[in-house]
Amino acid sequence: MKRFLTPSDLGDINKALKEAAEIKNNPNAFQHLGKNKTAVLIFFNSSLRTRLSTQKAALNLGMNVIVLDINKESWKLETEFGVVMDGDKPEHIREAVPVIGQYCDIIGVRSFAKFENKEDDYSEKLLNQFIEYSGRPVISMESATRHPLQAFADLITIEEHKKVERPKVVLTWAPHPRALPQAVPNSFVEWMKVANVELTVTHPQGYELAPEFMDGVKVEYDQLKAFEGADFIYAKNWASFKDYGKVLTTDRSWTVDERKMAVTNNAKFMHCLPVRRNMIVTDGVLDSPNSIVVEEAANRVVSAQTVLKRMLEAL
Ligand SMILES: CCC[C@H](NC(=O)CCC(=O)O)C(=O)O
Ligand SMILES: NC(=O)OP(=O)(O)O
Repeated sequence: MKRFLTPSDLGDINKALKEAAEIKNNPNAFQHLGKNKTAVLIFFNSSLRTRLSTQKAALNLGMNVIVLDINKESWKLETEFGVVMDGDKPEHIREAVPVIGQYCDIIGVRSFAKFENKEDDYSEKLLNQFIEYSGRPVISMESATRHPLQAFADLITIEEHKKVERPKVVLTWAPHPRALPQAVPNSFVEWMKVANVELTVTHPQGYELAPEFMDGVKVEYDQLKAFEGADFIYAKNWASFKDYGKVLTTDRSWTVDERKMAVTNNAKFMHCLPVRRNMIVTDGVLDSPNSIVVEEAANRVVSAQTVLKRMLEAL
């Protein structure tokens, strides 16, 4: 297992879910796999859950862990090739990445979409530089177009909480003051498509996600209609893909509130966190017994540990 970016990197999804459940039941049963092995976790962007849960997962597996916040604790990296490095970046990624690879057995990388160039973002340029030059297996800890550890944890959570065999799952856009990446919704859709769920995506016109993720997925532009009978409501903001990186609206009529949750089938509320209260979702919904955002965050240790275990077994 050379990389973790998409569900296909894990193979059969039901087998992966079964393995995740076994790991959750006995998290310290595989310490022998990680003994004398090191994970380096590289962050180009902020994090709470990913940083703590991935480190916890590695420690559960007996691994050593080194965490590096590149922008605060290291040299600013040049990622363009063929440039004259006479600016404010002392080091090229072409040297930094193979060197990082010398200090570890597995690498995790977080580097959000930059929204400067759609092609650079959607070709996963930076993540692929780690995959190509590090000589180590690489885990996306949210890259430009995907957040697979989150989506895998989301699916684990839905499997744990579903009341019917094939639940109705709704991904809803919600307003936010900033331009946020499409990585979380992209991966959510990608993982729901391989799961036993009925998926509906609802958002204002102009917020259609990239066609490569949305083929065959139902879009409902009427949010309340989309919520009808839902078993799970997954809220997230994202910037426009079509008008790349733009905030087209901050219309708070899209905020998830108690009135909308009332037309669902007593749905559970999910969000990857961090969440902007009373922008994305009201306090009332987030503080209700139907909110499972903390259980969802707890499963980030499980998703990371399942992936790290697979990579350790393949070393
Ligand atoms: C797991 C989510 C990470 C990130 N979220 C943010 O950047 C939120 C920042 C903010 O609310 O100002 C995102 O939307 O992709
Ligand atoms: N959900 C998630 O990845 O949270 P962080 O950005 O805090 O890691």
